Amino acid sequence: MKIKSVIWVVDFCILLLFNGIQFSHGDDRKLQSASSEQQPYRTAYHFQPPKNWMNDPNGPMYYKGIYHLFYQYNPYAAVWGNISWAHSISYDLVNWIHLDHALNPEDPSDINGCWSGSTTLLPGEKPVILYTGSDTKNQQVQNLAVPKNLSDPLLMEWVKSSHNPVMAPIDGLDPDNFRDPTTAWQGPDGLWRVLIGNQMNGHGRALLYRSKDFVTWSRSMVPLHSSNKTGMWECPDFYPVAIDGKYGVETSSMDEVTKHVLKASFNNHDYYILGNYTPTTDEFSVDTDFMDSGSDLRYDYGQFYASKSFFDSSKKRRILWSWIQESENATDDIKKGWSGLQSIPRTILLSESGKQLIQWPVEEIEQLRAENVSLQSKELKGGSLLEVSGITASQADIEVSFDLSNINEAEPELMDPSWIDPQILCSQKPASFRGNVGPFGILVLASKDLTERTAIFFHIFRSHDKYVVLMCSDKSRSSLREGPNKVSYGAFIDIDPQIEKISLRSLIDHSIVESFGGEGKACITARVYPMLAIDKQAYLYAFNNGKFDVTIASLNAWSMKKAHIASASRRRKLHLN
Ligand SMILES: OC[C@H]1O[C@@](CO)(OC[C@@]2(OC[C@@]3(O[C@H]4O[C@H](CO)[C@@H](O)[C@H](O)[C@H]4O)O[C@H](CO)[C@@H](O)[C@@H]3O)O[C@H](CO)[C@@H](O)[C@@H]2O)[C@@H](O)[C@@H]1O
Repeated sequence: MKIKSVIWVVDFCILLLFNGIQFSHGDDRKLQSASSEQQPYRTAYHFQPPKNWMNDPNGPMYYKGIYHLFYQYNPYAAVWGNISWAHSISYDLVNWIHLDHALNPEDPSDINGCWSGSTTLLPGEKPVILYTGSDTKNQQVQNLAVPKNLSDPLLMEWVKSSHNPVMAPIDGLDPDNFRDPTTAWQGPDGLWRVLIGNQMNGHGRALLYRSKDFVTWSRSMVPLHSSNKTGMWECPDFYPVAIDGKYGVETSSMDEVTKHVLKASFNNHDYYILGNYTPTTDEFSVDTDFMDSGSDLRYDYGQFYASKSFFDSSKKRRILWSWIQESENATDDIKKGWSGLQSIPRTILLSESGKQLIQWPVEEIEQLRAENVSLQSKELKGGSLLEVSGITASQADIEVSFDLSNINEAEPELMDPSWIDPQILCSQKPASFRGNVGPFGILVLASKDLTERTAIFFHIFRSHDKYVVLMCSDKSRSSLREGPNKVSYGAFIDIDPQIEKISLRSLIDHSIVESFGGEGKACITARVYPMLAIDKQAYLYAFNNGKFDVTIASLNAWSMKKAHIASASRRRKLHLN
């Protein structure tokens, strides 16, 4: 173990012992001793609980030197149900300790589930949770919980408010579509504001509530925003981003050099829009709206849902977490005993153009990088394949950039890129398609004979005097198994390949491939379930299936070490068992 990891473990042990908590190894040991043949899809450095169902990240925050992540969790099975708020803590967003649940469904206002919500840090560093409860009548209501002991940096115990529910679906609100409170922000009048996801007449809305004390909330007659082009908005998020693009911004910041992001989860994707928010009037004037033609801003064009961001005051950055669902069916989840991952936490900034967000894996993840392979200025002839050996290809971090000297040979395919769905284009022109400039990229989680491979690649098209860069994550050959979903994902990246290199970073972790194209301008996450390309039988290649040569300007690939993820429980509770 390296010195840093030893310090981390010792630090945590002292803190835990001090708080009367001890490690409980049962489920962790069982899963650690399970061979990779028994559990080939469990990850090494993506966050997941030891077993069972996990969905949305909830209330992430940084408190007294510790990162907290809560998440939707079923303690009894690998399918959705009995939803509780599980709770884990970390010093570095990489290594985690699972603690006892923060919230369990045991009160009238949440007896059918403690659903998604957020934390807010009130003045004096006092965290509070607002979450949706499914009550005795299966109605969605909003509840409040506060820490039992504010001097406990682990925030082990939470107390539900005797005033719950603090918001109810009255005055014509649909009780089935009233959920997922955002982190609150404070306006210039001192009142707290929070958004609740809602649907009215089939249209998505972000309801706006205001409160002086977090207990008594009144609904604004006008939602912050709504859309007649979408259904229900799950897990809304609303936060400022700096126009200079260097740092994250605290949720209540009134700084004028910001734009605001409104994110809503619907149609199985996390969509966002940008706009200007006026705190004195609570008006949000949007640059482009959800589902506007020609604009399709998504955090991720693959599997990525119900995300939540928070402001990390220690590094002045905004960090995004997201639920990455399985792409297998529930029977497979039950068989493997778990379902769901969290994405690698990503920093979010506004792009230089101000037209989109840029995401990048938090820098802390780089501490897991081990063996490295590096290539510079390597020509990839049209129709060629290059094995990249020397790292653990099933658990890797890969950065590659391409130079295109034959750009003017790009196919004059697209008349107007905004009319064409990139996902359809990726499935019509998969990695095996013989284009002009592209497809070129990498094959990950590939078997030696290439019968299994997941391709992440680019394909350049010409449209009038412009070039269009298509990024694809092609799962069509990802597994010889019949069951998993093998749909391909795609996105256009706003870069000019005449002057910029085309870059790709992919985080590979057994059954997940998180890819960042154009330095974080387009992200695509895929879940894959290879049968042959597991563990040491997984290989990595660079490829160019286009007719024209491309150059790998640089390639760096690292094996990734396993993150330390363990469980701890209150000694008191263990004695009772
Ligand atoms: O845990 C509740 C919180 O989760 C959210 C957002 O994820 O609501 C999820 C919701 O449904 C969960 C459920 O699946 C259905 O919704 C998924 C995501 O919205 C879809 O991907 C899936 O295809 C849907 O079937 O998950 C189970 C298996 O996938 C299924 O049994 C569930 O229905 O929870 C609500 C109650 O079911 C439902 O209204 C939501 O869509 C967030 O909004 C909640 O706070």
